[in-house]
Amino acid sequence: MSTVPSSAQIVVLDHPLVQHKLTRLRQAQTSTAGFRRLTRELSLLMCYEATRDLALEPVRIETPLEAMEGCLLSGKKLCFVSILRAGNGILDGMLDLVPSARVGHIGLFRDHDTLEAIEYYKKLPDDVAERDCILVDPMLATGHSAAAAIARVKDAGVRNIIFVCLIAAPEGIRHLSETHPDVKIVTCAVDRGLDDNGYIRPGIGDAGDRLFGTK
Ligand SMILES: O=P(O)(O)OC[C@H]1O[C@H](OP(=O)(O)OP(=O)(O)O)[C@H](O)[C@@H]1O
Ligand SMILES: O=c1cc[nH]c(=O)[nH]1
Ligand SMILES: [Mg+2]
Repeated sequence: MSTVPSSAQIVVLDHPLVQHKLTRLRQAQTSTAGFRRLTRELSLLMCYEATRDLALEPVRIETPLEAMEGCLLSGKKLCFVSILRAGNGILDGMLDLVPSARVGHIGLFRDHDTLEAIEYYKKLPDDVAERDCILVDPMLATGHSAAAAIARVKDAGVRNIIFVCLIAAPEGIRHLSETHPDVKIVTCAVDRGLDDNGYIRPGIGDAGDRLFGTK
């Protein structure tokens, strides 16, 4: 069984609400509508954690009663990058929390035989190099898709990257921490490992198919 390297930068959300919703999401009988709703809710909670270190700046404001020094997010804006297609299920909840974020898309699918990531689309904001990026995809399995998407974002000049997923396999965490040791992973669970077809066990099955009802 693959283990998680101790050097991996990983945050696992052990909050009871997260674990409850994740268990509902895993259940085979959860409907497409339920799966979407739970993914959106979990994404909001993951976004809360992934944005924990955003920079703040002091600002003088007036409450109805007196002046005070508050704090607002500093000018540097965020970019979310969705790894198509299942990443779009996560994107919705992230945008609920940070509606002003810019959005990039990278289209990747896994070759079913080799499990390598094949790119078919890429569109990032022109000024992405000036932004912090949060990459989103429900599943970190072999880690090939996440590593390829992160490489694309780094090619565009981005320095600060966080990867957010619902479920990570130890194999994927290992691959990401070897290829991109600077990237923090935020996830709701680290599962047992991959099966012979590269699916995460116990997992949630095929996230894209369950989100979009394609199987
Ligand atoms: O870590 P990996 O082994 O690369 O696997 C994870 C990838 O597999 C799934 O996408 P899939 O290729 O099924 O495409 P889809 O989102 O279009 O369903 C998932 O959404 C990840 O992108
Ligand atoms: O378990 C897995 C692995 C890759 N992609 C998925 O959607 N699910
Ligand atoms: Mg899929």
